Amino acid sequence: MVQHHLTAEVDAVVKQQVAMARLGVGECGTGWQLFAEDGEMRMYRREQEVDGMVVDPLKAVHTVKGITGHEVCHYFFSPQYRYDWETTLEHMNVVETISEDTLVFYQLHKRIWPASQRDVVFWSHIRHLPNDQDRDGPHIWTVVNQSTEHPEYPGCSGKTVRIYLTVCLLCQTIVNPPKDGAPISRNDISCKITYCSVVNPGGWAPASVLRAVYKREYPKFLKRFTAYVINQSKNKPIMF
Ligand SMILES: CCCCCc1ccc(-c2ccc(S(=O)(=O)CCO)cc2)cc1/C=C\c1ccccn1
Repeated sequence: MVQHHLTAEVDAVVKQQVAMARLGVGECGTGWQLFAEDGEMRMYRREQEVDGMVVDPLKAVHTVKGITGHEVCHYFFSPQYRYDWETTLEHMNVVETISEDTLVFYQLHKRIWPASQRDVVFWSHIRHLPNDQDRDGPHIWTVVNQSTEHPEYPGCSGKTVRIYLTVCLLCQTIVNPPKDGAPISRNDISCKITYCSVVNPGGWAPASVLRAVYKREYPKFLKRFTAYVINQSKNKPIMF
């Protein structure tokens, strides 16, 4: 069977993004500044501009009790849940199904005054990796979203501004088996989440507006999304 033209790119970008996500905020050299904290959630950004546009890389780390990395990635990747947790979404559709673990999405985000409305086309890939620290521990799960071109969605509709992004959600399940050998319950598991994103907002938007949007929206997004996964998973069997 002939490989899809994106398969090689998906493999390369996933490997590169997982390696970056695994670097702690200390190891990535200086420059990461903590800008939001809420319980276990820590959000860092680096102030970076490309051609005068703010493209601040963002790295968030969070530990959530009672869910697994597979569950977090499942609800992040699967299109049928997206309107439930992505509040800034005005429209979303699956443009192409490359395989069961690789989809191409079009998303139109709500306009955020005073900037013009943004849209994005990206491939999204879900994958699990052996846990190299603990061979027989639960696998690491990841979803990588990477902007891509698609003939049906040329980036020059005029009305909206096309943005470019690379996002990596990396999840590690932690199991603390009960002492008495009882079956593992949701009280015995937690998930260490790393969320990395670099968004190029496309057309010009005031740096102050972009930084304010990110400062407000990202903490809200991660809190809302993780709460959604907890709520969806709590009465269902654990997905390891
Ligand atoms: C002036 C406003 C410019 C920014 C607009 C914008 C750009 C990108 C994105 C965005 C953020 C996360 C993803 S994802 O992680 O792949 C999940 C799938 O949706 C994809 C897109 C959103 C938003 C608009 C608001 C905003 C900004 C952060 C966080 C949340 N919302």
